Amino acid sequence: MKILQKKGYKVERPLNKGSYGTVVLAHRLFRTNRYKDNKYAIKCIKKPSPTFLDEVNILRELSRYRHRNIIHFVESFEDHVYYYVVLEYCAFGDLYECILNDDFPNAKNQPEMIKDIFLQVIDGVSHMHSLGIYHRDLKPENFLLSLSNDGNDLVVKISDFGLACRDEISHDFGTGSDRYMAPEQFEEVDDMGYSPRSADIWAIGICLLNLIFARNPFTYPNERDPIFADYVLDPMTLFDVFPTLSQDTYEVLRACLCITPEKRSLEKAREAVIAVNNWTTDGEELESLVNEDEEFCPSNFLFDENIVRCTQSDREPLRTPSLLTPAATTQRGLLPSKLQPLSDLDENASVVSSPQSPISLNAVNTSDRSYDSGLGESLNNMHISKPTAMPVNTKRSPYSCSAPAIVFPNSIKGNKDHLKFGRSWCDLDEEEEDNLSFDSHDDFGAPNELNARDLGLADDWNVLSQWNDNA
Ligand SMILES: Nc1ncnc2c1ncn2[C@@H]1O[C@H](COP(=O)(O)OP(=O)(O)OP(=O)(O)O)[C@@H](O)[C@H]1O
Repeated sequence: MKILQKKGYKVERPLNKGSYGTVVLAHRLFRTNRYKDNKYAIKCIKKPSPTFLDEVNILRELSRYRHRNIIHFVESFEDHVYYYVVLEYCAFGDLYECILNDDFPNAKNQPEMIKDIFLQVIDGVSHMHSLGIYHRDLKPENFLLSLSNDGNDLVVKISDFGLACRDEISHDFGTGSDRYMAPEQFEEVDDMGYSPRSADIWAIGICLLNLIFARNPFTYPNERDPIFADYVLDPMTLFDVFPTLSQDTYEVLRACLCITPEKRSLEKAREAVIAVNNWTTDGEELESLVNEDEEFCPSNFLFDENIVRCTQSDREPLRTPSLLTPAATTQRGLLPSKLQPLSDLDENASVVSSPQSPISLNAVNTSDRSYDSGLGESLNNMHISKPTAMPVNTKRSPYSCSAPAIVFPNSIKGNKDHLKFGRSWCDLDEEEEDNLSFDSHDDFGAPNELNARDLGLADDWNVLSQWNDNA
């Protein structure tokens, strides 16, 4: 605990909590010129951690070939309880929170902003891939937001390399976050493994839909999710799920969300993004009304204090989850073993509706259904019986409207112990939240108004309070 002080850092406040650690904001007691405001984010990972060494090695390499869209690594050290990873601090939090807080002027009014953000995402991912590094857990929570040195631009930084790998082919099925996993990454369909490179491209396609619609298309990429099942049969069903999806956006998705992994392409995605005029169809009407003076300007967004909120930990799902159905608890072996690569988003592929999959046979007209991709309400709407094999936690998720949540495991037991799951939105269950108790400690810099439920950080924060005791 004294190690932070010894290394010259003073903790100011907790920033957020992920599956593997708590992240705190700290400043250096002796100033360096490295970062102008002398602030750092320190990720504190409780020991033992199977991913720490890999994460730090990958961060080191990425920092050697520094790229503006990848988080910069400063140093790492450890004591007997924690590993500490010191990173550049991103003052504008993560993309998840910005989407959730509606911090961005929405897609229809500000197409240039979405374009700018998504092109930065593509740049960061391309750079990482050019170094043979694959992230495997790309999601809005892992895109941090910062300011350019001149203070004029919003800069996206890819972070959290805890599940990253260098394998061209991976056999770590189920690694990542369900809603962002590519179908071939979600579960083993053959012994060929999957390409983490292609899986990353799938994930950013989902992130794009998050950015535009603040919703997830699929609960998980398996035909047990009826929306995904329909998508496999005919990708144009996305127009039913997102009725205002523009053709321009669909062109970008064609490059990212192909069922056949080899057909996904960052380059094609980039070209399609550059060509986008409108992300949604309702933007078309508004376009003529938008005054030229009101065109997208990052600094307008950045310095409006009413709009920008920094990192918070009271995460809620972008979509309204009806039933959380984690991959690890859906008895992978019972799931349909092979996805039929019926209708990739490929120019050559037929988009003519194919016969419906068994799971969607009883589905009502897709245009009538809820946009929620969860299996709760939407299943009720569709008269599809809920799978009984799934273990259900009858406690309500703090974020769910009506459906019970399922406890989400961080890893899979048995011979899949090595598999790692990043938790995504709304995966924190009520019990965990209730267990948090927290006292604010203004004697070491934490504002009084912080509380456990707001922060979701209690246990670690209580420990953190001791770290500065000797400061
Ligand atoms: N450098 C940083 N600057 C500002 N905030 C940060 C920084 N690094 C992390 N955070 C905040 O902490 C959160 C958790 O960090 P991170 O994703 O690295 O942890 P994790 O335990 O690996 O999480 P998970 O695997 O669940 O995504 C981020 O979503 C972000 O809100």
